[in-house]
Amino acid sequence: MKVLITGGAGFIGSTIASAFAERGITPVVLDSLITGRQEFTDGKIFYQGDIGDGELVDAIFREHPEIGVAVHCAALIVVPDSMKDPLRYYRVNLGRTRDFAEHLVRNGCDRMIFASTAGMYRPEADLSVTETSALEPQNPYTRSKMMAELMLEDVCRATSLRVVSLRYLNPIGADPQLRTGLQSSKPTHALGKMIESYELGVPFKITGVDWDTRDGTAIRDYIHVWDIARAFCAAADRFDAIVPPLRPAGEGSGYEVINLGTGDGTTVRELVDAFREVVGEAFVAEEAPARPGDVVGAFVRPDKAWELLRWKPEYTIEDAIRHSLQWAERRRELDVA
Ligand SMILES: O=c1ccn([C@@H]2O[C@H](COP(=O)(O)OP(=O)(O)O[C@H]3O[C@H](CO)[C@H](O)[C@H](O)[C@H]3O)[C@@H](O)[C@H]2O)c(=O)[nH]1
Repeated sequence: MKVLITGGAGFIGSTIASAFAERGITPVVLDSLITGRQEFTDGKIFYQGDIGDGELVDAIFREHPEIGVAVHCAALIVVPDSMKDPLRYYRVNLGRTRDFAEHLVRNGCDRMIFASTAGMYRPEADLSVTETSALEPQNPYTRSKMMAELMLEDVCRATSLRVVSLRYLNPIGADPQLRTGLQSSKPTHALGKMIESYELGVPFKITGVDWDTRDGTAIRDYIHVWDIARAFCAAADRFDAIVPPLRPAGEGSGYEVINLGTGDGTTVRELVDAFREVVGEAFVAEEAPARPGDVVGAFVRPDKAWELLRWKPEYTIEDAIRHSLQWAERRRELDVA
């Protein structure tokens, strides 16, 4: 079997591609390279182009009729950018997903695994989210993902397409074999800023220390990107059991949501402690005001992922930090080469 991976030259898509390849399932990568990196496709079957390009998608299915499942990662993902340019986010994340779904249906591909976000939930009082938590997306990025999911659910009800949507929060780490990782050399997320501070020998700023959490700092569900990739592979393995192809009339929509997470999350101070554990005591952090628009955050209860995918995270936060540090080094070598 082959798997078509949109956004397969990006951080998460490229890791998923490697994980499938290791299981003997050949990835076919479709990526525009607007944010993806060409090197991440080295040695893989690769098509450069847009997921909305029907002729290209038809050609891919003609040339690779063994494709049994499409993993749809291609998307714009930066929350502040989505607030500045919502039209672009809806065009790409919603409009192109509509087009891509149509191309899948036309080509008889009836399985899609959709890379989605647990950022669309309203957290419960204890800051946990489950698949039954209310949906309350707070910005155009998470709203575009939610709308794409609602649309896909409608398409599943009316066509042969079936979708498993995997929702997760903050991916960190890198491919443990360092084939791929985060593209950006200047990441603005917490771990990226920690690595930057560590390399420059300046204190890391903990932005926000007055949140209602166990230590006053914001909570996130950081999850190792290889664990995410393993979940996509598990979803492909078990796809037909999760959403059966032949459903009795009126039973099920052919659409299933599964959250991926650690079950307790990590606060910024805990992330700092883990970072120190990896690099040594000399790493210094200082308190600073919260960033504009920051939120207290949430963590994901992964019970359904265990039940349906037999999946739970295997890497620790320290592993993810170690891999991110190694990747930062490797990325510099790639840039120089
Ligand atoms: O230098 C920093 C950077 C971040 N933080 C804090 O760390 C927490 C997590 O921040 P991140 O930026 O790592 O994660 P967010 O969930 O806030 O948002 C990020 O991750 C999202 C993906 O889940 C989107 O990609 C989004 O655009 C991106 O900003 C926040 O409380 C933030 O204030 C610091 O203390 N110091």
